[in-house]
Amino acid sequence: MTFHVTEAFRSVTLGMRSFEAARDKALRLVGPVDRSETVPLDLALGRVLAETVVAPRDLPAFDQAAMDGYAVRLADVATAPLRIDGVTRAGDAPARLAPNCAHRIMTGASLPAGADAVIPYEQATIVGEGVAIADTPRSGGNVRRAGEDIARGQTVLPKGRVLAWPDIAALAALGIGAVRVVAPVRIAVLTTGAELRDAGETLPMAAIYDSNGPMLAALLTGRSVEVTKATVGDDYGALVERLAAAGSHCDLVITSAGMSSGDRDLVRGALAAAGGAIAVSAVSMKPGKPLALGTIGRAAFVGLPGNPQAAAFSALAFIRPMIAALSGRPPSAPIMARYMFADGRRTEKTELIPVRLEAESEQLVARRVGQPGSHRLMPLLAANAVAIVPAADTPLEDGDRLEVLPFHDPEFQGAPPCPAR
Ligand SMILES: Nc1nc2c(c(=O)[nH]1)N[C@H]1C(S)=C(S)[C@@H](COP(=O)(O)OP(=O)(O)OC[C@H]3O[C@@H](n4cnc5c(N)ncnc54)[C@H](O)[C@@H]3O)O[C@H]1N2
Ligand code: MOO
Repeated sequence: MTFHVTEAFRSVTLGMRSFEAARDKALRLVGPVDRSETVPLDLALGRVLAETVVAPRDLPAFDQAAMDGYAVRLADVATAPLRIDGVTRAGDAPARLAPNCAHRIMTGASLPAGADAVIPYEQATIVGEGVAIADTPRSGGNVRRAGEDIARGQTVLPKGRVLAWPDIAALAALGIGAVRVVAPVRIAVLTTGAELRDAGETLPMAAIYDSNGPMLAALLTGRSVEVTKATVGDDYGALVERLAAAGSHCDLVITSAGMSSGDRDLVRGALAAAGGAIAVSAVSMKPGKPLALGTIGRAAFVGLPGNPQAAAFSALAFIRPMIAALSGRPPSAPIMARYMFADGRRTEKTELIPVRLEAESEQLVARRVGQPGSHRLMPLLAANAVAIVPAADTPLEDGDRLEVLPFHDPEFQGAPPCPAR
């Protein structure tokens, strides 16, 4: 029996793009999803705002005391001691300050009408039924004015903001109990390969446990992302069906393996049969050369090579930025680090290298970790980032700066908490 390098694979490598051109193209395949939903504040953390939030009221909502003490009228202070005409605690209805009086007041309580400063207890002395004040206060002293923090009508949070804990605090303070956020980006991960078994299944000789499926689901999931995953084996018909179905209801369809020139590398053909199209058929990078980008139905398509490092690094470099764009987030600025593993080699392709990123002398330093080989998982356990070493005619030197992609990204960590019961 004779085997041939197929014409199909020749065309794959002919359509190869540079790493940079492929990254640009990946972002041009996606746009913000046009679905949104309203969620209660306790489920809003990490979600992306679908509309700008404008303050519906002033914060503080009313003039109030900033200290426990006495509310006074400045003009009256010289006539001290002042009679105490009452008390207002936080939550009490606003009072009115009687002439030549002081009014006991607690922090956060409404300032009585007519008062223009608050004297802390420490600066006042009780004299009989009244209170004497040592120094003349300044107008507005120890008073929080209505709207001084946030004014009604002011833009508080812009559309596209990823809601963090301070945002939740501001929304809650403004009495906003629910927000409109971008609906989760829907992602399908289809792992292909006859050799794959799930953990818990018995493993026949030459079979392997699927690690790319669980890895990609963990690497790509986030509060604004819904990942569904399925293993398709090497059944061409099933793959065509799954691709078409995922393309009709997802925003992004990702396959793992089956991208190269092996006898059972079915993904490219199945994508075409399902009505999809390839826009980038290979990328000049290592690992991950057989990566493909395209479209299927209404979704963008990414075909990841099967080797675990090729799949992981391509997901970090291409898919996470695509998800950010799909969820309406502005692109994040590149993170640069000092390269500390120069080996004098010229890099013909962009190389993606597992590194340990550490802050040293106020700068980030990246050091290579682990043995070479894109099938290995141990280097990923030791690393916390991947370094992008660009193709270059002259080798990089230790201390040169290059882009790194940290593994940990707060936008990609787990599902939202369960709502309170
Ligand atoms: N003649 C050539 N052979 C290969 C080339 C090439 O250019 N010419 N490229 C190599 C590169 S680079 C890579 S990467 C792989 C990519 O191949 P595929 O995308 O077709 O993936 P497979 O061959 O199906 O699998 C590769 C490797 O990964 C393992 N794998 C697959 N799925 C999973 C999974 N879900 N979990 C864990 N491991 C998985 C699979 O068993 C293989 O060991 O091709 C090279 N060959
Ligand atoms: O992408 Mo492959 O992992 O270079 O072997």
